Amino acid sequence: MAPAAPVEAAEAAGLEGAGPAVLTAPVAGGRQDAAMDEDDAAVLVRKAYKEYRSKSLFRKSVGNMVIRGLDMTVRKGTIYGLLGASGCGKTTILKNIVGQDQLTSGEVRTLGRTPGAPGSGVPGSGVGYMPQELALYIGFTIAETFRYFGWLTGVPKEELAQRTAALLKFLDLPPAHCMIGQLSGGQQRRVSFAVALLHQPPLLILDEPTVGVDPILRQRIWDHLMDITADGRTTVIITTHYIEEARQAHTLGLMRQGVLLAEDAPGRLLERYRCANMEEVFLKLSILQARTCPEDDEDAADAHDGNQNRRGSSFVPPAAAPAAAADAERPPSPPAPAAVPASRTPAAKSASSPLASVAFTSDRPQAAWQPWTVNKPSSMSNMTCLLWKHSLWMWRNLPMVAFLVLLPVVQCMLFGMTVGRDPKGLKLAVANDEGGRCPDPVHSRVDSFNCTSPSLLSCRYLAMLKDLEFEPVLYDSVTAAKGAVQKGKAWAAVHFPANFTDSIFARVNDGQHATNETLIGSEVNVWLDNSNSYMSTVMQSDMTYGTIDLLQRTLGHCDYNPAVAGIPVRFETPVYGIVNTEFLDFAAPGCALTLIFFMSMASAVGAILSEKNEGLLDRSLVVGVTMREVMWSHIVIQTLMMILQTIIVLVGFLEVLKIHNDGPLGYIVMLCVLQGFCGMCLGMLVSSLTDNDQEATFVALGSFFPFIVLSGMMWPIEGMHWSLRKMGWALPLTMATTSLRYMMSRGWDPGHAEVLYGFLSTLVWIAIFLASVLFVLRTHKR
Ligand SMILES: Nc1ncnc2c1ncn2[C@@H]1O[C@H](COP(=O)(O)OP(=O)(O)OP(=O)(O)O)[C@@H](O)[C@H]1O
Repeated sequence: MAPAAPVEAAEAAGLEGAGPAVLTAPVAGGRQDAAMDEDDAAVLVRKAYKEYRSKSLFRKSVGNMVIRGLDMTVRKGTIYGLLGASGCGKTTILKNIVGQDQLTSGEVRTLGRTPGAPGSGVPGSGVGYMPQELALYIGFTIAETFRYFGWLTGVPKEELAQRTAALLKFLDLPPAHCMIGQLSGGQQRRVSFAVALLHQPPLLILDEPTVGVDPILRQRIWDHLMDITADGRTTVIITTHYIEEARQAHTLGLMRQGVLLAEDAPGRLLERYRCANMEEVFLKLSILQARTCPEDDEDAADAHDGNQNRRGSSFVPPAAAPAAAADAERPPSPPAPAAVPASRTPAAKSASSPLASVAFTSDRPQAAWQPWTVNKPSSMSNMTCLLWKHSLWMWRNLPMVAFLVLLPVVQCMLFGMTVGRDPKGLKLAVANDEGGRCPDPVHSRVDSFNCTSPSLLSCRYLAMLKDLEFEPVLYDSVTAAKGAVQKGKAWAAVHFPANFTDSIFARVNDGQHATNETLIGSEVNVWLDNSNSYMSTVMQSDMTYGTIDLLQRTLGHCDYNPAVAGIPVRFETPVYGIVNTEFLDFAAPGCALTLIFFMSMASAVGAILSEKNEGLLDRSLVVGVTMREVMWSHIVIQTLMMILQTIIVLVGFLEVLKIHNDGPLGYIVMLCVLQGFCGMCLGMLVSSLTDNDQEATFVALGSFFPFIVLSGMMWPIEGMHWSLRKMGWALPLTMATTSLRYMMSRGWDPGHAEVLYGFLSTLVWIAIFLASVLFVLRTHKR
C-alpha cells in the first residue's frame, strides 16, 4: 500500500488543528531557508548527518546514526531555543557548531565560517560554550576558574576583576575565593554559565543552563539573554527541558530523532498548529513524523493513541510557570528594527519560498548585528596559561605529587631490599657420623686447629656453613635428616661419614694411591630439595666454594700446599666488573629504566585522562586551545617531574644501594631522561587512544610484563627463545637496558656501538610515539 499523503496522515492522526502548515512541514531532513541570505545567519547547518562510531581500542565499532539530515538556521542577534527529548541529538549538533566534533556528512557554518577554519574564532573566543556537564576543575576557586578562561579568551586583565564581580552578583554566586568543589550543584552550573559569558562572545551556546536554577534566577538569566541579543551583539543557542521557558526565544527548533520537525517563532508555531502550549505542538509534529516515517519510531503514535497523560513526558512541566507569567507582564515588543530587510520578513518569505509556512521568522524584534573581531591570544599565551593551570593543579594536589615523587624512593628501596640478595638462614638437616654433636663452633675454627691432633673437620665444616648464614640442625641419622627434608623442615640433608677428617688427610697424603674407601669417606653427601632452583643453585655454589675454601685454609694451616684442594680453574681479576658481582648489578640498570619509563608513562596518562574526564579539556579546546598546546604543556610539566624522578632513582641506585658503576654519569643521566621522555610519549599516545582510566590501565598492564621480560631486564636476552629475541630488541627498553648495563659495568660511553644503539633506539621510539600522537590527534576526532 502506498504511504498516506501527509494531509491524510495528519487527519488520521487526529491533527485537526494542523492545517496546511503541517502538511508542508518536512518531518525528515529538516528544511532549507533558501531565501535567507547566509550573511544573516550566525549558524547554518545543512544536510547534517552524524554517526557515532567507537574508535576506542577496546570497543567494537558499532555505528549509531544520531543526526539524520538536519537543517538549522540561527539568525544573528537572536535567541534560538533547541528543544527535544533526551537523546534526540541536541548536544551532538551543538558540539558540531562549536567545532568540538565533526559531522559524518553535511555542512556547518558558524559565524560565517566552517568551525576550525583559520580566523573563524570558533573554536575560540568567538564562542561561549556551556556544556551539559560541569567541565570545570573542582579544585580551583571561582576566581582561578575565571582567570583561566579569561586568559584563554583574551579578556584584558584590568577588566577581569570587574567582570568577575558583575557575574558573581548577577548570578548570585558565593565569593570568588570559594572552591568550585565546595559549591552546590546549582551554584557550580551557574559558575559554568558565567564562564561562557565571561569573554562576551558573539555566539553563546548553552546546553541546559537553567537546570536546577531557582525560578527567579532562571528568569533573570532569560532576561539577560534577551538584553545581550537585543542590541545585536550576541546570538544565543539554548537547549532546555523546560519547554515553556523556551517560548521566550526568538526562534524554536523542535528536534526529534536527529531531525528538526519545525523551526519557527514560538507564537507562530502555536498559532499555526492551533495549540495552547508548545508541548501540544511538539506532540502533533511528533505524531506526524511517526506516521510519515513509522519505521523510525512508534513512541509518538503510541503516546497519542494511548494515554494522553503521557504527553511531553520528556519535558519538565513549567513548575511555577515563571516564564509564562513574566511573558504576560513584559511590555509589548517594540517594532522590528529597520535592520531586518523586508525581503526577509515572514511575509516576504511566505510569498517566495515553498517552505514558507515554516520559514525562519521571529516574533521578537532583532537589532542590527554588531561586527566583532576575533580576539585570539597567541599560542605562547595559551601555553603559559596551561602551564599556570597545571602548576596550580599540582599545588592543589600536593599529596599526590609528593606521592609520585617519592614513589621511586620506595620502589628503589624495595628493589634493593628484595631482589638479587642470596637467601639467608636456609635450614640444613645434618647427620654427623664422625663425632656426634660438635663443640661450640667458635672453637672449631681453622685458626684454632691443632694439626698434630686434628679436631673434627666436620665440625669446622658446620662452622663454615654457619658463617655462610645457613642454619645447620643436627639429626641422629641420615634417615632422620632426609626425613626432615621430606617434611619440608630443611632444604637439604648433609651427611659426614664416620672417618671424614682422617679420610680427607689420607686423600691428600695418599694422592694417586688413595683407596676408594678413603675417597668415599672423604666426601660430604648432600641431598637437596631441588623444588626451588634458585635455592638449590645457591646451596650448591656456597657448599662447593665453601668446601674448597675450608680445605685450602686447613691444608695451608698444616703446611700443605693449599692449591692441592683447589680445582684446576683460576678466575683472574675480571676484565670488566667486580670479582663478586651480584644479580643486583645485572638487574639494576633494567630495573632503573623500567621504573623511569613506566612512572613517566603513568604520570602522563593520569594527567591527561583526568583532564579529559573532568571535561575541562573539551571546554578548553572550545575556547581556542589546541590539542597540541595541551600536549606540549603537559610535556613541559611532566618532563620536569620526570627529571626529578630520574634523579631520585639514580641517587637511590648508585648512592643508597651502591650499585656498581664505572660509567660516565652524564651519559647515564641522559639515557635515563630520554627513556623517561619515551615513556611519557607512550603515555600521551595511550591517553589519546583511550577514553578512560580503565582502558588505559589495560594498556599499561598489557605492556608492562612483556616489556620487562623481553627487555632482558630479568634474564639475559641471549637466553630467550630465538623467535622472541628479535622482537625483544625492537622494544623501547631493550637496547637502552643493554646500553646502560654496558655503561655501568664496562665504563663504556656512546663511542661504543652497543651503547650508542641504546640512545638511537630510544630517540627512534620517541619519534614514533610523538608522530603517532600527532596523527591520532589529527584523525581521531569524535
Ligand atoms: N561520544 C558518543 N559516542 C557514541 N554515542 C554518543 C556519543 N555522544 C552521544 N551519543 C549518542 O547520541 C545520541 C544523542 O546524544 P545527545 O547527547 O546529542 O542527546 P541530547 O539530545 O543532547 O540528550 P540530552 O537532552 O539528554 O542531553 C544518544 O543516543 C547518545 O547515546
